Amino acid sequence: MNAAGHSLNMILDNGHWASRPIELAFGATILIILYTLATVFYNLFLHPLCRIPGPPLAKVSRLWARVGNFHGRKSERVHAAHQTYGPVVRVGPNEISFADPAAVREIYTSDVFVKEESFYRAKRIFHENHMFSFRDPEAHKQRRKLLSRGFSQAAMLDFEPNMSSIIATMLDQWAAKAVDGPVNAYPWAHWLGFDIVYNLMFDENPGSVRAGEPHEVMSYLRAWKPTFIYKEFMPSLEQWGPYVPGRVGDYFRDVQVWKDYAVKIVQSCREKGAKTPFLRSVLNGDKDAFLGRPLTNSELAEECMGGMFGGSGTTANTFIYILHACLQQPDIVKKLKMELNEHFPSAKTVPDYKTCANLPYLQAVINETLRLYPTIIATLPRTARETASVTGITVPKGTIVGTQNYTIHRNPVAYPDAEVFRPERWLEKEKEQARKDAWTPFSVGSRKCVGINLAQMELSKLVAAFFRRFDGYIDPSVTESDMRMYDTFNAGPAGAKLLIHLSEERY
Ligand code: HEM
Repeated sequence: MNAAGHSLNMILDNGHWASRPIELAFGATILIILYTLATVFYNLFLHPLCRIPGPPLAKVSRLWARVGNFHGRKSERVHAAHQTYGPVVRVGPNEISFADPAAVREIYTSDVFVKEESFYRAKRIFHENHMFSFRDPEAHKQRRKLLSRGFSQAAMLDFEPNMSSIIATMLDQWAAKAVDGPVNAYPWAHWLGFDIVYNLMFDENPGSVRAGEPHEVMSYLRAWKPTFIYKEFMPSLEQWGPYVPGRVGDYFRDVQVWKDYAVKIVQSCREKGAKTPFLRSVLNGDKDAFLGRPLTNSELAEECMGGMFGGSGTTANTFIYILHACLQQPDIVKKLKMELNEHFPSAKTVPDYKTCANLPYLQAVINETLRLYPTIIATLPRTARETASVTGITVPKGTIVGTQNYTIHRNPVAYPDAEVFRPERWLEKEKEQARKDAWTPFSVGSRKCVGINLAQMELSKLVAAFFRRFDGYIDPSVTESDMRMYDTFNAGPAGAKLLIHLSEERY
């Protein structure tokens, strides 16, 4: 008998194994090796996706994508794989990425595909689902129905004066600080995004921009990102995370503090009768039709936390990329300023949204930034509930599928010279439909961004207010690697800084 057979015999033998730890370890190792080899063989040659091209490591292990995640480069990896292997690529043993814009609608507007479990379960914040993390379509539909009026266009127009006031405060601060040297726009943009979404939810300005420093909740909010990356690897950390010693546990403990804070503030809004549409209806007893009852403070707190995260970093990072892209191209700034000067006589008044929404060049700049620097950059994974077809490719039941904005937004048919930041392309008639199909920064279908009205209003007013008031240039110390989109689902500049020198317009 060979060594492996001997060891296996030992394992199955009648109890002698307990006194033979070396043989036991050897036998277990052999079993693991055999299992791994069998899995690799199956994934490469027998799996239903075995004919779909892709990097060999991706075909046999999810590690290929997850290592990319750890380095903030998953979307770059997937994009490179598309360039090598074509429009349909196997990016995990059971996962396909599509590069064709037609796949976006086929996947994200179909009832056949639901949010993928391990990815979205990890996005629960603290022990509850929220609008973003729900997988059950009916539970999600009813939650979204309950909350979406808080993000409607009418609600946003009601909220606009508060938004203008926060924007004006930030730009006043920048004007004052600019005399001492460059302003680091990055943290300010994040404070502003946070203050706006917090104000919208809780009817109270948390004052980060006024104080020129982050509100305490922002540090808890930052802690959530590492927790969801860890939870994707090890889902049980959702329960055990807060008890883990050291830095990893600190992240989970911070999220717990954040949840306690959010529950308290929801309770206090309930007591004082918050006026904003986001909380008013839910606190007045409107029911979640799926649950058949109003939301508890804990459920509502989780929704607010999801909104704080989804609504602050996204707009902030987009604004940073707008500044970075435009301030390097004086021609773009010149055209933008011409349009703004024509419509807004005062340099210091924050422009109104209705006018901004109809300014073609301003909107072209924003669209082009969301295209080339999509803050939700990576695959939004979905699982097929039954066997289906995407762009003519058969997708067996249980397969994970997705598209990523990084690739869709670089589609060579819709966007010739896709790597070039060129707002003018949005003003051209040629390829209009192709551009429309290949521009999905907010996703599409029933799970598309619920905060789109807020995001568009915030970006329009902020960009208009900034360029109407300031001239500027980027400090030479800011490098391309500082600005690399570091992709951990919500992508932002790797260097977390953007130093700009500012001078004010007189009128
Ligand atoms: C530039 C800004 C923004 C971009 C590019 C963006 C993008 C997206 C995308 C692509 C999704 C779909 C994610 C998925 O399917 O996994 C999404 C969902 C969502 N976004 Fe945004 N977002 C932005 C701003 C906001 C704002 C301001 C809020 C407001 C609080 C917000 C709240 C949400 C929520 C709650 C969802 C989940 C919707 C659902 O599943 O029904 N987002 N967003």
